[in-house]
Amino acid sequence: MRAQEALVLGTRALIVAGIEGAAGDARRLMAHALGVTPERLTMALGDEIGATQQAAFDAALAARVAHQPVAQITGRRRFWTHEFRVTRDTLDPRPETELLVAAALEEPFARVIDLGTGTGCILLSLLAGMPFATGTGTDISAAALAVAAENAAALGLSSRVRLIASDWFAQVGGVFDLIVSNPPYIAEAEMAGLAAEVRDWEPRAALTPGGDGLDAYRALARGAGARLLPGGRVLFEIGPTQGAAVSELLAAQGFERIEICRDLDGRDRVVIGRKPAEAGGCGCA
Ligand SMILES: C[S@@+](CC[C@H](N)C(=O)[O-])C[C@H]1O[C@@H](n2cnc3c(N)ncnc32)[C@H](O)[C@@H]1O
Repeated sequence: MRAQEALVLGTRALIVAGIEGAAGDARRLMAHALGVTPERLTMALGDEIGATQQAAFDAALAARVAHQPVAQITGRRRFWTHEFRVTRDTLDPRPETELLVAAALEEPFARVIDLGTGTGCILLSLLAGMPFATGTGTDISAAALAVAAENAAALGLSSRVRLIASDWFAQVGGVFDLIVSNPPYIAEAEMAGLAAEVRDWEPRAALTPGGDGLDAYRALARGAGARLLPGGRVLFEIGPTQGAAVSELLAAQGFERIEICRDLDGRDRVVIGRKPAEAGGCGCA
């Protein structure tokens, strides 16, 4: 059978299973099974599909029918300017998180910390864009940190990266001029309503801190001032309804010039705050 025919059958199987975006997913899974990039797939579709490739495609389809996210099946996700390894131990990097990267790169920085780094997609994208900066990534998940280390090595960034297992700032030393985080922010009550791809396959610790969804911001806002140089910035990704609450948490800790950036859908997505440049002006330091 030609790969093209196998792709048609695979697409149909995903449609029947009710998978949204079946055609695009089937193409990505076929490219993965054939060992080609999605960009080169069209050229490969005219060839006969080998038994091993068909078995790989069938296994990938079965995983997708069970609602496993494509990035977990292929183990790869493109984010900002690079490809990142993704596993069941990491959040699949989301396109909206690129807004945080873009906003952070608007000003130079020398030392950045990314709390809850997961795959390292934010931290490594920032370091790739700021050649003389160094960075620290923390996570409570040792398995996620191992993936971040792999990604750092693959991007040739290991010498500029330090990875630490830590509950937010607990094990963190030193000071930074940029603090970033995309923490878990889904309220406990909203978990049941999530898509199966997220709820059943992504790490719970990456999705929710429990309760009202704001506990991670509370810990981060409390700890950020002491680890930030005067004039330094903090950027947090937020859920679309959390802008006011997270802004208040930062204001209560003495941060100033607080602003909220919207994503391409017009939804609040990133909160930015600054530690006052004058020593003693920030209640948190
Ligand atoms: C929403 S994911 C973000 C991952 C990655 N930064 C991204 O944007 O794709 C949140 C991350 O925070 C980590 N995390 C959860 N609780 C934590 C804690 N108490 N201390 C440090 N990291 C934590 C999770 O393991 C997960 O990797």
